Amino acid sequence: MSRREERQRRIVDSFEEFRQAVAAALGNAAREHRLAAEEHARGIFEAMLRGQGIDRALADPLLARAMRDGLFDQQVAQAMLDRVEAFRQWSEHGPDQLAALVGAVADGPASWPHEAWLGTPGTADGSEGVPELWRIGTGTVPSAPEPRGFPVAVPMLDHAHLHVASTHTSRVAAEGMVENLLLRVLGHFQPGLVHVHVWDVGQLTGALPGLYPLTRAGLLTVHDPARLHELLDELSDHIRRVHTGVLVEGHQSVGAAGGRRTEPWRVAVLFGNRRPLKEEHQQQLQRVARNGLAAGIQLVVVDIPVTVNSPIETVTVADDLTARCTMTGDNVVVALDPPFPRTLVPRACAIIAEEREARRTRLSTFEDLLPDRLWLENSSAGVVAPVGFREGEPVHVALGDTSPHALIGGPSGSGKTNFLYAMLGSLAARYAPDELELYLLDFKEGVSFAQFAPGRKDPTWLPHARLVGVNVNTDREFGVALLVFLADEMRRRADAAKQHEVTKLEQLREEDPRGHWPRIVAVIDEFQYLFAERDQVTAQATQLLEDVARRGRSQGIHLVLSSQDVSGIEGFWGKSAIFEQFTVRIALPKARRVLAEPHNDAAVELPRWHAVVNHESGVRPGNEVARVPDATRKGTIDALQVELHRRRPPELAEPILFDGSKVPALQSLADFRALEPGVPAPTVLLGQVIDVAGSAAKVRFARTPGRNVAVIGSLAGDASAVLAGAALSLARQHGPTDARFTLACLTEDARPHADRLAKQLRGEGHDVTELGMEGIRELVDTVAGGISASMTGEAGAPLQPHYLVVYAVDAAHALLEAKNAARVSGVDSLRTVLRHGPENRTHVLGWWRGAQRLKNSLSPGVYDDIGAWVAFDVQGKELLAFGPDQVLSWSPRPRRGLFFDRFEHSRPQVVIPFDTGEEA
Ligand SMILES: Nc1ncnc2c1ncn2[C@@H]1O[C@H](COP(=O)(O)OP(=O)(O)OP(=O)(O)O)[C@@H](O)[C@H]1O
Repeated sequence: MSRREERQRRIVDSFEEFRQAVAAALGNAAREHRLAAEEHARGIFEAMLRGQGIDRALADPLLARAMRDGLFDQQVAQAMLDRVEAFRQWSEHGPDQLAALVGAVADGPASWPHEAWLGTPGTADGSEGVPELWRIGTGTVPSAPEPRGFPVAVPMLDHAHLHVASTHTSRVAAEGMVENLLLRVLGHFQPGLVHVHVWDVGQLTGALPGLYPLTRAGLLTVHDPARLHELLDELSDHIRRVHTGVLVEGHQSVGAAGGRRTEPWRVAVLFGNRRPLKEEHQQQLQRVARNGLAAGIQLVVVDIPVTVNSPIETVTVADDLTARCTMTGDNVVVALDPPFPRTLVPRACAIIAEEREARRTRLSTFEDLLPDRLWLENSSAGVVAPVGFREGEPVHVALGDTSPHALIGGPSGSGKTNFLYAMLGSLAARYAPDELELYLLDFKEGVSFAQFAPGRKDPTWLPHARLVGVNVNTDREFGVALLVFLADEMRRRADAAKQHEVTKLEQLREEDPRGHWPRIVAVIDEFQYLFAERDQVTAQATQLLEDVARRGRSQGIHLVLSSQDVSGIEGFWGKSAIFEQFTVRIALPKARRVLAEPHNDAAVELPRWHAVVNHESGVRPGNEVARVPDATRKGTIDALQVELHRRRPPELAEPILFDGSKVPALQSLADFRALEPGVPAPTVLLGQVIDVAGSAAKVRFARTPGRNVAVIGSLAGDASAVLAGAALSLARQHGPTDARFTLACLTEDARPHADRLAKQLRGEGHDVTELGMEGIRELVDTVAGGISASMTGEAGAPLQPHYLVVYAVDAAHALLEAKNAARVSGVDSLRTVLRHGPENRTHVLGWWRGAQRLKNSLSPGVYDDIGAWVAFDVQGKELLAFGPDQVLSWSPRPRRGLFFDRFEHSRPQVVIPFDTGEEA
């Protein structure tokens, strides 16, 4: 081999070596690269797998092919394991839990298959709550390892509006779903509680044809495509009316008002074409959406782009007819229930319509006003109760912070009393006595409220009644007494509220849950009597009424005033501050001025036994016409009272009864029973004052000047009743023989009264001396002598209490004028007794038959030895010498006296003399 060849071979070898070395290096790099690429691919694959979810990845053809070559087996296996683990909890319990949940909150037609209910009218009235969800189909979670179906239901009615979005292809399915939902709602509730409105931008008829039979019962209204604004206006009006009427303050929604649904739901279904509404409609729709749910208005908006500021559930129906909804989120696919069978739907709607018609035309009775279960309502925010029916639907009266007081008007015989019975019965059945108290006053002659107090024939009484005043007639002071009581209670409540740093009754009840803070409803029938005269009583009544009307609202004190003719009540209308507070107006047929005339003359045309109920101060849009059931007939309110009486808490006291036609019995009076011996200054009871507690007119016989009592007037019966009441009450405070009673009867017509009193006193064991005209001079001289002796210290022991009861003192005047040997007249002696007796425990209880005659017995111009008096048939001006200016307005009336005690009173009081009973 030549050297050249040798060199060449070495070069070749070297190159070969080099090539091999390069090849080896390259091969290594390629392998490394391949391995890195594979690793990278697995990473990416896993990211895709986890990102998309294994279920989708498995369905993805590209990824499926990649998986086939085994490169990613490990990742697939791990993802599968992870998925099983992640879904284990859900797979084991999820679908069952969801099914149970839907079953619990969507009972009955809200979720059951149609076979179970479609074609049977609903029975729910809302009092047991409202289903929270309504079924639309079956959901699955496709990403679950073994997808299992579960019911999918959406919120409706009070909870959320519904927005449905569909495509051209899926619109029919969406309509089917809406129809199913409406049928579920209609089928759940009593016919009449759900009204459906349909508006379709594209067509006058067509949408929801299966529901058309509802139209004839007024339960379905199909609106003109060109008149969306009318529908929206109607809904807005309705919201406003509900807010002023049914929703008393504090109730956030008709639903929260409790009990049977007071207002039907209105479901408005709007079908669009995926184009936005006109701006003005859009805004109006938003307003309805915002305020509608609380007023029972539900929007179902199909294929209209909306943005609303209120709870709304969205269901999107895709081209493949599957749906997704807000409730379940993106991961749940809903297979919508098929539409209910075409043949059954119209029939079911016809049945609902017939049932509704039957309810509407049925004459509602008093029993229909009553709830299924008594005493379940809470009065914190107000009281609401149906008083009648409009086309089978109840019409309510609400008293609360926003509608504090009611004014009822209707001529005689128009049914006011009946209306009051219906209202009181309806309220009393709903609210327990610790939620609602009633103060009932009837100025009319007759007995309209008497039945609520225990009576001789019927011992039951209405447990809510705390005070019943009947036959009040001319005792207008009793009306004032009630208003004074309410004003005091109002202040007591305001003070308690202040202490708890709140302003309203509702808040006070929250802060002081153990306190007794019922709402008070005070009813005054024929209240115009309160303002019957231009006098002190009217002035006081006006001022008190204004106070209670203005400030009672926040303290839960509500007035219900009724009258035959409110138009003539000057004191009422003259004071706008009063009647403005009476926002609830109830007009019976032909009532004048109760509603805001002349624009609201609804009462003129009102048929018999109907009433206009208006919560908007009587303006026309607030009118609701109701037929009022007969609540006066036997077996109505009386039967309810028996039942309520049976349920009353055992500790509840009977109502106080004030019966203007009755004479109060001394012996049964609490103030009389409370008297007992041993008190230093005994109390004299002169009669019953006209107040809420039924208390006695009292004078205390302290040992101070002026503590004598005069009765002024010509009638022996009235005067004797006062003297007897006084003497018997004194007798009760002395042990036998501790006090002396001298009865001097100076006129024959008082004799039987005096004799009877003497017997009664003796029956109690007292020392009684009786005398007539023949003994009077000696009596006054002796008593005066004894008093003088005691005062000058001539007599030893202090004098024993001595009561001189003198009938017709003035009859002895001529006789007493004669002077004796010491040139002292009997009149002088009498004056000594009157002047100095009381300090020495000698008190005169005398009857004078006229004011001037009384003056004759006293020192001229000095009348204060008579510190207390009761006057009967004496004009006010004659009494001016003995009392304040207010006596001027006194006009005498039968069996009523005017009482004044200059020690105790700034103004006189009216008293009713006692029935002091038979002799013992
Ligand atoms: N809704 C009604 N259904 C049937 N009867 C009724 C109804 N309302 C009232 N009545 C009857 O009409 C009569 C008069 O009714 P009510 O006493 O309530 O009238 P009023 O306006 O209070 O009259 P007054 O002021 O003269 O007492 C009563 O016999 C009553 O039974």
